[in-house]
Amino acid sequence: MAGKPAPIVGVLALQGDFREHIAVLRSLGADARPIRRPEELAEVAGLVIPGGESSVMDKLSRTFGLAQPLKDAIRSGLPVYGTCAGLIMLADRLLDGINGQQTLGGLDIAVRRNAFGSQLDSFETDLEIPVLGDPPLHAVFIRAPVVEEAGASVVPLATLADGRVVAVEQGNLLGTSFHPEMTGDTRFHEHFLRMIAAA
Ligand SMILES: NC(=O)CC[C@H](N)C(=O)O
Repeated sequence: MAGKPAPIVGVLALQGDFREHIAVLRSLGADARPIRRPEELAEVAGLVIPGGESSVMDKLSRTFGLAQPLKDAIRSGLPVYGTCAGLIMLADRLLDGINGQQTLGGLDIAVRRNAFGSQLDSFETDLEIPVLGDPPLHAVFIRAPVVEEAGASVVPLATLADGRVVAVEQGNLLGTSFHPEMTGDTRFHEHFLRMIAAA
């Protein structure tokens, strides 16, 4: 007898490392698909917004008529997971964006782009993430943002040793400054699939 069909999980595929997310989600049994058009977005039970360059993703999403459908989907409760540039796209408030850069919003946070400056473009560290349990998660940061302010309904999931917040959850939305699709540790994607199953 056939079991429950795998959930269709979209990965925004305008730009960035969407292929890596698709591979991780498929390895976990999800029916992962690249999303470039509003008709494709309408079919998904959840969406990943990958890392890349948020200013380019912003421009392309508006050019391809995806920005408004994405905003509508976020507001109607679609589970969405943003990594790095994807976290920036989900932030209500953006610090250090390029001129005219917009976000989709949804997370009640202020996020600072390229928060580690040119001295420290990328680094790796282990993070204690209570919601994922042991062991600590090895996290890769690449020109990464940090969450500088968060509203009362935002749950911080991970902080750096200096206290800066680098992973958050708020209702249907999940965001990480770093790139779990690059390390082979699938716990964040599994957590997101559980959010989809519970939605
Ligand atoms: N790895 C990343 O996604 C980098 C994000 C990029 N610095 C931006 O502003 O969008």
